[in-house]
Amino acid sequence: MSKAATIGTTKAEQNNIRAIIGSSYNKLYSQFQSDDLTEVGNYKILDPIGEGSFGKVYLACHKLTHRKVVLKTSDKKDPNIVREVFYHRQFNYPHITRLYEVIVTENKVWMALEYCPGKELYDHLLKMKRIPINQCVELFSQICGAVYYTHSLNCVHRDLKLENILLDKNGRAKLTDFGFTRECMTKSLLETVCGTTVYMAPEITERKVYDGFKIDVWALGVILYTIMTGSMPFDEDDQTKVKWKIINEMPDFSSDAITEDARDLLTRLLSKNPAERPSVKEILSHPFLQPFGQTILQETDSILLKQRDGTMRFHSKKERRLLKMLRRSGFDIRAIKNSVIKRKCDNLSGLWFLLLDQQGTHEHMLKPRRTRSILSVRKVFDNQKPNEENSHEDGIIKSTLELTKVGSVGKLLGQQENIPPSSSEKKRDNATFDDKGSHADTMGVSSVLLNSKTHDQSQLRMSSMPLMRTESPRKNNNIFKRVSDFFKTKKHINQVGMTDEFKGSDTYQADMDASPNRSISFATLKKATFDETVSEKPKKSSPLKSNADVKLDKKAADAQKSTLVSSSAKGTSGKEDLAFYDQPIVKRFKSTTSSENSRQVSGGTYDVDSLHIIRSSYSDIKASPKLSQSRPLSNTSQFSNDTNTSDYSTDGNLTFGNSFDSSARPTPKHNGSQYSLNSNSDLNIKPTSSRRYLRRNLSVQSEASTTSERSSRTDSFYDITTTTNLVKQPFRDKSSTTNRDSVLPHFSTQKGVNGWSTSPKNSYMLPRRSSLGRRRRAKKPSFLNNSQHGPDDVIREESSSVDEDSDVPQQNFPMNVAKRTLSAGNDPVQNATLGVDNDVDNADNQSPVNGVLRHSFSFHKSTSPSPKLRNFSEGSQWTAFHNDSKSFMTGTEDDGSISNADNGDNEDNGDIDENDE
Ligand SMILES: Nc1ncnc2c1ncn2[C@@H]1O[C@H](COP(=O)(O)OP(=O)(O)OP(=O)(O)O)[C@@H](O)[C@H]1O
Repeated sequence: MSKAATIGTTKAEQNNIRAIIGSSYNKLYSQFQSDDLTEVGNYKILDPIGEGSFGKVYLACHKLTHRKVVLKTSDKKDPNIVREVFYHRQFNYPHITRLYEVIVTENKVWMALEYCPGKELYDHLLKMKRIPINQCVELFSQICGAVYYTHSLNCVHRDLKLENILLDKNGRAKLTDFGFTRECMTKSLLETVCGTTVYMAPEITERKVYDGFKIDVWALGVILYTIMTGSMPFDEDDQTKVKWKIINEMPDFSSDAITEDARDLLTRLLSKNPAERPSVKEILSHPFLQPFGQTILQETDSILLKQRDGTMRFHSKKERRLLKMLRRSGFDIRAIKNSVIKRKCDNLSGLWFLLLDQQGTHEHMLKPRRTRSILSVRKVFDNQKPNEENSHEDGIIKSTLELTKVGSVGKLLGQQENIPPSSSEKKRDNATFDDKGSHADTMGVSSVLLNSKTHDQSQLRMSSMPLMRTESPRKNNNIFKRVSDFFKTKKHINQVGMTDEFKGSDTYQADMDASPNRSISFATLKKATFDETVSEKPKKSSPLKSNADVKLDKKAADAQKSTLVSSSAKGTSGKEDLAFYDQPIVKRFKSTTSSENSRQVSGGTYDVDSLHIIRSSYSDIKASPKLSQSRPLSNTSQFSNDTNTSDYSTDGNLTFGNSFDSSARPTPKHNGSQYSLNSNSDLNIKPTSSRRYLRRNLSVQSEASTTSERSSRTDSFYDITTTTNLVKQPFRDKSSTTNRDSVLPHFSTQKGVNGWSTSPKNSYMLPRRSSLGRRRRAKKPSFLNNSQHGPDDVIREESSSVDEDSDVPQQNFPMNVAKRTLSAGNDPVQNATLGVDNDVDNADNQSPVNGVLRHSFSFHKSTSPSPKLRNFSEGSQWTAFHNDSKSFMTGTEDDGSISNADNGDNEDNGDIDENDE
């Protein structure tokens, strides 16, 4: 018997099988070869939605929960990614995008972030031209809440701008992009120049040491001004002029949009003297932000309290229920808890938070919604005296209305799934709309909820719209027909007395109750004013619609009114006012970080150029009497005389010792600068331009550049960077470590392997933001591409007890000594005491890195084979202890503390540590 016969196939069948196997094989092979990624970890990549400086941003789906997330990729070589992850994972706040998971692959770091479909506040502003005052107040309070939260944890963001504020599906603000964040506990005055020019405080622009909190407050002022007026407070085409304005000019407060209270707040926020700027707490208490400010403040305080004591973890009903479910399903609860508590951002904590989110959504979906329209209808009926005409319907209507009290509208109308009403549902149906806030997030999270009271109401109302607008979903549904008939007979209600009717209705009252100080809720504004769905939709569907339309038209009118309130006050028509903003010119800049290292070690051209030009411009400004009057030079506007001499030095240190009082108006020494030659002609600073533009601003960490590069760049801070060898960075001069505001947690590269340093201090820093469409993509320096950064480099936390502020320079401190000193990771007893997580990269760790007091991220050449994905080490929970400086300084990993050396902005970062093998 032939072989073919033994397996029962003919030759043709055999060929067929062979072809199938071949094609499957090829398919698998091509999958392996393909550059297109379809999946990363538990996430299925759906669509690219953006692009950052170091990688793309994708919309993705978590395969286990089907939750949409954003996957932000970053090149491992981007030093800011470490900083971003390091800080972002510490934050757990409703107005900060949630970082679910971090996946580290061979060359990339993938961050799974909360998806914010509302895009950036920048885009929102562009679309709207100008944001109505109520919405401004609400959004700004939320932004301030996020900043208040980070400041309370002793962290400063340093790149606050419209582009870094996203809007979630409910239009709530979410702060994101923590690439420039650092803690300010160990160093109150910072030196690193970073941010985005148009958002930069005068003290940074002048390259003075600065209080990180105060520069965030300044940026908040710029944000508030921009969203209120639709233009930026300090904006010019020329970056130098921008800087000049920031230092010398007050913004134009003549816009109609700026109310008295707003002006008062803005004046404080944009005070040239940082000491005069309020704290974020004070901002939230300002009358202009009420009632949102106080609400957010209280909620944030409550969140902070809960997070600090840590006792509330896994205690909420939702969390306990989820734990129970997971336990029943056979999950290792302890591992999940451990992962969440230690903020490991691994797949377990990712799953946990996504499930929590999912639960929230499901709860929301399962709970039947009582639509506002029905309430209004009921009100109409309630007010209706029974009469002959509809008495025959009364029975039905009555029973229907009774049903609404105990059952869901969905059930009543047969619209939704047949969900039996639960007891809680019944309760809820009996409750007023004010009870919506009770579906609190687990973390006590809801400052949102307090605000979202009105959101929910509006959403509920909106959610009812399709129902009301379209033809009866069930055409043969008696209720609709009868209700429709009823309204037909009662046309006068709609035509004549609807306004009064509406005013007397539950809907209106509930709205007013919920937002006593606002004429209109955010969601309504959003829907009615911006989407223009209400007024533009043809009124032709069910007669019931007329009710809703009247209500929404009223809302839309209110919204319109509030948008244009100031213009009418000034006697200009709203149309004109909006037309003024109709053609925003969108430009983007990059934000910058320029390390102090550059100032000390090489160059100094940064300051010199900018300040020199600013000074150069002074003669022009002086020539303009109008300007010289309108530009009071603040006390803080002091420039170094010495900078003149270092202007053209390629290696000259920039000294800030001697500053001159700008009021003395010295004549700058030009010394033949290529910049000074142009500066006079360039700087035709005009008086406050009648029209300013909204610009797209790009974050740049500008560290060093050659003159040629500098001249080729157009962005704000490229003109002010220093000269540094781009190709091979020397080890950092050990003597130059003190008095510097570092940029990263310790970020070292193994000597001799890569031949270049990732140090922001020593290396060429790439722009943080690049273009997509309107953005310019940062060109990658070739040395990065040629880097031999090995596939088996691993990121890990490393022990060190070196205090940044101690006399011993960090990089001189032998790492092996540090490791010996902190060898808790090897000691099981101590590990238990310290709550050390021994899971972290054990396979890769050649040194006892667990139980560390200080987190230092380093690239290490691992001796073990490199896995594709690696565990991501847990986040220190220092946030819980930031108030307790004693425990913070001496605490352990488990008690949430880190050493004061762990500032995430360490000078040493990126340096090649010779002792670090
Ligand atoms: N959580 C998110 N939800 C929705 N869209 C997002 C989210 N995060 C980022 N995006 C989008 O992706 C784009 C790029 O993201 P992002 O600006 O954060 O990248 P980046 O690497 O930080 O850029 P850069 O460093 O240059 O600022 C943005 O335009 C933003 O709209």
